[in-house]
Amino acid sequence: MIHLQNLQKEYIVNKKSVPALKQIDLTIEKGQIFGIIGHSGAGKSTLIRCINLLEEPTQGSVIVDGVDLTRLSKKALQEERRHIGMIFQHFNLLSSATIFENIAFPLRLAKKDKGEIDRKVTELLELVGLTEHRNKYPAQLSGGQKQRVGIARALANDPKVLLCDEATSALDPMTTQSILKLLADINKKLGLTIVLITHEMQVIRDICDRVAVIDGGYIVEDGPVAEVFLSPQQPITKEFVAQVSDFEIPAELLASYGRMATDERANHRVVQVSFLGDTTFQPLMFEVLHSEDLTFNILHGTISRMKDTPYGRLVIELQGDKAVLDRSVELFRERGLDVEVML
Ligand SMILES: Nc1ncnc2c1ncn2[C@@H]1O[C@H](COP(=O)(O)OP(=O)(O)OP(=O)(O)O)[C@@H](O)[C@H]1O
Repeated sequence: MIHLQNLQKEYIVNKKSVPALKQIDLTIEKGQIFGIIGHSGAGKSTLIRCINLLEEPTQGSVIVDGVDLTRLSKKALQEERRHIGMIFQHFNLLSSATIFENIAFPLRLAKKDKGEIDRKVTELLELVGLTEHRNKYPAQLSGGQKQRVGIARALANDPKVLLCDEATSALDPMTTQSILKLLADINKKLGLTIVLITHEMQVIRDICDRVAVIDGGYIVEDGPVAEVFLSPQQPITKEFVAQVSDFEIPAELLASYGRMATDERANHRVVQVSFLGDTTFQPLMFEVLHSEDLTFNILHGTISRMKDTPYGRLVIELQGDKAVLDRSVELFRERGLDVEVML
């Protein structure tokens, strides 16, 4: 659905070049919820704004549904943009217009007739759960409700793609959840492709199918959320994943490992074992622990969900003969578990 090819963007500030995006190659499939995560200044906003050419790339192509937007005339680009909706962190609503009029705005621009506007806005108000608020003004709504108006307005022209620019960053955790749920429902119901940028791994975990990590204008890692989440490769990705993991090796344990003599240390290990999908509910680990001559101590455990995929994570301390420890780790891996030796 979306192909970004060798995309580059540099801003010129005081006649000096400020590179913001470097050699971006990304493919986003139709119907996916695709997340882009990065720290402040990494290039997220620039990247998402290049997808509808609100920001013009310095080099490269932006192909949306088979059309290279960088090659279109101004008029043709305007037409193509109708198929790409966008929502913003601060909602960008017209404060002097009612909720109805805010949602009707893009339909009026597209010169739809009154009957059609009325029908469409009524349908959208129902979709986002704001039917009874149609005659209110934005100032009379909560942040979450304002974002619902933003979503309805973005969907008015039946777009193929919805771009979400930090759409939940100004909202509290509960409201964030309700907006993410609405986006996931819309994605399912309408088969809409959604691209979102965020600095919160929780948002990625809760609704995205795939994720790309952006750092210093480069995409440094990308893949299915479950894979990136359970087995992050780059230090920055590990940092983001740590945002949603509440485990740190206890200081006392670290200190006691530090005090151990080398041969005693060889008989101790702390491992983090991750389960994904159906394996989450199978006793794979305990089969190994039961059959090998070792003792174990559970330090931390979690079972949760990434969108529709269950996953589990267990941190255990193992004690036993070094050869038995090595073999047990191998046996975990043979059973398809992802194992990281932490200590
Ligand atoms: N209009 C602009 N003019 C000049 N430089 C810009 C402009 N917009 C962004 N930049 C620079 O481009 C780089 C990427 O900025 P961008 O806003 O895309 O990052 P971001 O990841 O979205 O950050 P944030 O989360 O803080 O919004 C930064 O170095 C920024 O200073």
